[in-house]
Amino acid sequence: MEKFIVKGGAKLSGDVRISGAKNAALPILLSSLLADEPVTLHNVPRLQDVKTSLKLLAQLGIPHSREGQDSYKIHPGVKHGHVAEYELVKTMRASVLVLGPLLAKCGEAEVSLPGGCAIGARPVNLHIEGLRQMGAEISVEQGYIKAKAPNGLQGAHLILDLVSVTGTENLMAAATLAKGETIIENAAREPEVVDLANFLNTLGADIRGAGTDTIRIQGVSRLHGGEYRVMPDRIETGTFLVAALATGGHIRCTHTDPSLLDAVLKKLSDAGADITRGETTIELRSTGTPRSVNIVTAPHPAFPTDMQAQFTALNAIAEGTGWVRETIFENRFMHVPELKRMGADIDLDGNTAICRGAAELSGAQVMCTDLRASASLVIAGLVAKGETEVERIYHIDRGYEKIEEKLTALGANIQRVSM
Ligand SMILES: CC(=O)N[C@H]1[C@@H](OP(=O)(O)OP(=O)(O)OC[C@H]2O[C@@H](n3ccc(=O)[nH]c3=O)[C@H](O)[C@@H]2O)O[C@H](CO)[C@@H](O)[C@@H]1O
Ligand SMILES: C=C(OP(=O)(O)O)C(=O)O
Repeated sequence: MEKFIVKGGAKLSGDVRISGAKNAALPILLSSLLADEPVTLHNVPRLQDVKTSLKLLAQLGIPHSREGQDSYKIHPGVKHGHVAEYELVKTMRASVLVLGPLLAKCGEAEVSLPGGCAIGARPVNLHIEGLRQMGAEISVEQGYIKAKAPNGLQGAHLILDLVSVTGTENLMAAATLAKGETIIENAAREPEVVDLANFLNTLGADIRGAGTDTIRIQGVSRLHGGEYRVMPDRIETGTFLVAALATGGHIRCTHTDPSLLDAVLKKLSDAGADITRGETTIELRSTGTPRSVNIVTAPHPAFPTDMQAQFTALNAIAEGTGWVRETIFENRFMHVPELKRMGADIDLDGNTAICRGAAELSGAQVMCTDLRASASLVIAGLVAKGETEVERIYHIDRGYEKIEEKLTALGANIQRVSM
């Protein structure tokens, strides 16, 4: 087990290179099994979840080779296995994204139900219902989704009850090899959905409308190989920007895309940051003590749930009272009791955290409960007086590439130590 020791007080300053997006890389890696020929992916972040995805592909009989620092070649071939086992799936919810591709390509799939996690129940009923409408026979037995479509999937008109990012991705990927046209209405508009669509189109898929709430997919008979560069991580970008503002710093995120972060940049400006957008850079300069902001999480293009915890930490030290309302997940406030241990003044009222700011945080032993909660504790540690020990950092390693090295290069005092 490892932990971070963070000594607060340093103002972040300098350039930080943003990695490829976890939430785009995982669906892209898992959908690459749809191709009959090798697929080369660039800008793949070096994360625990990427390792898990590669392991899952290997279990299906799909090997990969490393092609340099952040590139991988996946070799799916025409035939491979169709079972995704619990032991891997339980460690990464995104594993369920093999369901649609496997069913479309192999005519059958057995994928362990991912189950809930610290932030909520995270059901997959919309994925299952959509695939049924496309002609699949699906049952849930002994914790596995067992799906069959011996004669292939059929195009269908799908209207999703809720905006679901992984649901849209699973169904869109499955539809690439279905017979005829599939229309997905009330589709998620997240940039990662667009990245997956662009990737699949590179392999010969025919997907239009990704990024809007109606996606049309004309099925094709096969997908060929290809090469693709994963989009930058908008949540990693936002996390570094919040850390910079919280510490009163001045940083520039490079290799990113400001157009992916409109809602987040707006809130950072409201909080008092001076933001300069370049083509692939975002510069943030603090202009004094940050001001509290009110936030409601909602599907893209509204404020992302994956940035909620980081802004809760920012509100804890900002001037004034701000509230944070979480509308996507039923239990995404596990960071609040930990922040309170550091002196934050936050009350929870249902799905809303009311943060009375200007807290003088002090270092404490705190525990990560999920990925973005972990990021909020690191941010709090960077600001707190004294030393913060952040435990269970395997959560943070799922989704942030070398976060302590990137923070250290910006002047932070953070160390990874074995317990
Ligand atoms: C809309 C949204 O912001 N989705 C976030 C969600 O994606 P993720 O794909 O994990 O979650 P979904 O978008 O599928 O879920 C959105 C909502 O729909 C519900 N639901 C989903 C699928 C289903 O079959 N049945 C069902 O009821 C969920 O419980 C949730 O309340 O978590 C990711 C990781 O934190 C974020 O990057 C995504 O931005
Ligand atoms: C919760 C997250 O990811 P996952 O859906 O993989 O758990 C996240 O990216 O914030």
